[in-house]
Amino acid sequence: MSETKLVVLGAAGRMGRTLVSVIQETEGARLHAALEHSGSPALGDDAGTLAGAGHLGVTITDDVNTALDGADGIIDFTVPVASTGFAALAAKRGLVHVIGTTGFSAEDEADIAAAAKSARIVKSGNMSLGVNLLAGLVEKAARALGPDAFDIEILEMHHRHKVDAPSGTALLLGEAAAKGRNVKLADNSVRVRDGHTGPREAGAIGFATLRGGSVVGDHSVILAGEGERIELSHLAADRAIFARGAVRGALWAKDQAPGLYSMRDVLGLAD
Ligand SMILES: NC(=O)C1=CN([C@@H]2O[C@H](COP(=O)(O)OP(=O)(O)OC[C@H]3O[C@@H](n4cnc5c(N)ncnc54)[C@H](OP(=O)(O)O)[C@@H]3O)[C@@H](O)[C@H]2O)C=CC1
Ligand SMILES: O=C(O)C1=N[C@H](C(=O)O)C[C@H](O)C1
Repeated sequence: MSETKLVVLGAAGRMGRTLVSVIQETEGARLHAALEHSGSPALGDDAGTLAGAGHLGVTITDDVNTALDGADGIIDFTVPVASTGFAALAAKRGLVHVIGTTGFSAEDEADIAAAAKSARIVKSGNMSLGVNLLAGLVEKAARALGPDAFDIEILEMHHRHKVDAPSGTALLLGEAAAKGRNVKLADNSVRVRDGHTGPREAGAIGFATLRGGSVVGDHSVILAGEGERIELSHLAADRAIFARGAVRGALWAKDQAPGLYSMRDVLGLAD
């Protein structure tokens, strides 16, 4: 079987460097190219050396066309403006595009859905097996408990460098809770509380965000009733869990028809 040739976008970032290492360790996958934006101080560096994976002979470049020539897929943990642009490029070239980036606007989401008519896109706010399993448990719990007796609050903590809030994972878990309750998250979420807020709105799905230190990613879904509370949590200790999921997604998507897929599709956890 031929190897799947993958391009890492944002190769000098926290996730980009982890991906370079994980691709190196994954049978059936090969690092084809490593991209960064023009002006990145990492241009010209060896992607493997930067990642601590040893010299790989793959130089970090901003030459997009050369990088994508001959590639099977792009793995992208960057920023929304880069991911929407690369989704359009993946569509043009019929490539797999794995999107781990978070913090998209509704317009960005629409652009990605449009690109998925021609590209095979796997997109998830969290690529780990644990969080995707947790989402199924949250959906079940929300369905079983209903909106009246139990309130749902989602608490997340990440490292001090994270730029978007709530996290993509918190929103993914909120969507799962809303699905369990058969409501739309957008109509029921409370993303910020400050000052004299009044009592909690019935049926709300609340979000709380903590930032600090080097925390990789902690999430808890709290179902709070009268006199009892259930907490469903996931704690990420190593970014490799996200990178392994993303590479698995890329290998899986290679054999799929164009479309927009989630990690729950990749892992066979979708209903
Ligand atoms: N879905 C999931 O499982 C996970 C998602 N994430 C998400 O992934 C994203 C990246 O996270 P993280 O690695 O921590 O962030 P980093 O800031 O460490 O990495 C992002 C990298 O992308 C680079 N970049 C910025 N713009 C472009 C561009 N136009 N083209 C190519 N590269 C570009 C940045 O360069 P520079 O620094 O020079 O600007 C940086 O090297 C975030 O949205 C985060 O929430 C993170 C972990 C797991
Ligand atoms: O920025 C991060 O680091 C992470 N981002 C993702 C998110 O927004 O949920 C996934 C993970 O929690 C780490």
